[in-house]
Amino acid sequence: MAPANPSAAPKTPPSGATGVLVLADGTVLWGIGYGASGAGVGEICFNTSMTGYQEILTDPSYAGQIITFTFPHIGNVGANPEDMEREKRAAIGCITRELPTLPSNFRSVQTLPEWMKAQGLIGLAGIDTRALTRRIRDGGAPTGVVAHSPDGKFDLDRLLLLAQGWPGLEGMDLAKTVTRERQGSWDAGVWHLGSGYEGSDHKRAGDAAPHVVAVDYGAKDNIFRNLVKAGARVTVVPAKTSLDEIVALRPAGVFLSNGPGDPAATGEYAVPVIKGLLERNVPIFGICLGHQLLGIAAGAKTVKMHQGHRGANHPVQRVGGDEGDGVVEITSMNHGFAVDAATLPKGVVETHKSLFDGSNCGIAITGKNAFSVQYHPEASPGPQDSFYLFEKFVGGLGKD
Ligand SMILES: NC(=O)CC[C@H](N)C(=O)O
Repeated sequence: MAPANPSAAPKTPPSGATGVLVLADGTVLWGIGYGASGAGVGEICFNTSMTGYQEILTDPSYAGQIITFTFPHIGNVGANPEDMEREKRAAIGCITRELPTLPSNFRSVQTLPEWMKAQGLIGLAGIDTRALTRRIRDGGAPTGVVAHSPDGKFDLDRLLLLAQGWPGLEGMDLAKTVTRERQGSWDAGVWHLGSGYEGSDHKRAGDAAPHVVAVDYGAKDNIFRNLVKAGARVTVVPAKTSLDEIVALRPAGVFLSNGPGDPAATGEYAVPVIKGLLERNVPIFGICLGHQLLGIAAGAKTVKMHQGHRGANHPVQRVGGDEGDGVVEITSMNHGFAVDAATLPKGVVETHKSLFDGSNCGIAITGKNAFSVQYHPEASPGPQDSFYLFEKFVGGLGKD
C-alpha cells in the first residue's frame, strides 16, 4: 500500500487498511494498524529522534499525545524490560512510515508491536510521515484520532466526532493523571552495558548523601537515576504534595520533574508550593515542566508553541548566569509549551537558549540556588552533554 499523504487521502478504506488517522479538520489517512487495537484521541506531534523509541513512548510527558516518528525504521531493536521511562505508557499511540520489522538486538525480548499491544499503545504504519510532519510544521499540531481495527472496519463519523470533541492541551492539567500516588525512596542508578541498573552501592552510601525531594509531575525515571548517579539520596513525592509535607521531609534540595499538559494548569497547585520553597531559600532544580513551573513561580509566563521541540539533537547555547560561556550543548527535547523570555522579570537570568528558534531553554534565579532547563539532561534517549547540571545541583547541596 502506498504511504498515505495528508493532501490526497481517500475517504473509503483501501484494501488491507487496518488503521486510520482522522484529523479534526476531516483529513483521513489510511494505513496499517499494529500494537493495541481501538481508538485514541490526542494532539499529533512529531519526534525526530533516530533511536530510543521505547524511552520516548514511555515518557509520561507524552500523555494526551500521538507521536509521529520522522525516522522511518522504528522497531528495529524490539523492546526490552529495561528501556522504560515509566512502568506504564502515557502516550496514546504512534505513527510510523514503515511497519516495524522483526527486531535484531541482543536485548530484545518482544517485538515492538507485541510490546505496544501489552502497553495499550496503538500503532499506525504506512503513513507519509514526512508529509504529515510538514503539515504540523506549517499548520501547528492538530488534534486527531488514531485507530486500529484488525478487521478493517471503522466508523469514521464517530472517529471524527471524537477528534473534534477533544479540547486540546491548553488548559489541561495532566500531571495529576501520571504522577505517582505515594511517596517513596528511589534507589536505582544509571544503566550499564553488562550489569544493568546500578542500585545497592548508592543505597549504602545514601545516608551520607544530600537528600533531594523530587516532585513527580510525570517524571522520566532516568532523571531520578541521574540524581542518584550525581550522589543524591532521592525521595519521590506526588505532584500535589503540600509545602508543609515537603519541608517536613527536610530536603537539602527540591527537584521539579518534567510532565505532560499545560504548565499554567498544573501551576494552579504547583506554583504556590514552589513560591514557598523559594521564600525559604530551598535549592531548586527543574527540568522541562519543572522549568516552566519554576518560571511561572518566579513571575514569568508560558506560551503554547507552534509545533514544539521533540528530538534528540537540539542545539542549545549557554547564554547567561553560571552558563554564560557561549558553549553549545546538543540536547534531548520534548516540549510543546515554553517560558516566554520576554516575560522574565528582573532577578531571573536566561541561562540557555535554543539555537533553532531562540526560545528560552534555561533560567536561574539571582541570589538563590534555583535553576532549571527546558531540555532533558537525562537524555534517554539522546546525548549526555548536559549531565553537569545534575552534578551542579547535587554538588551544591548541604548534607542532611
Ligand atoms: N517534557 C515535559 O516536561 C513537557 C512539558 C510540557 N508538558 C510541554 O509540553 O511543554
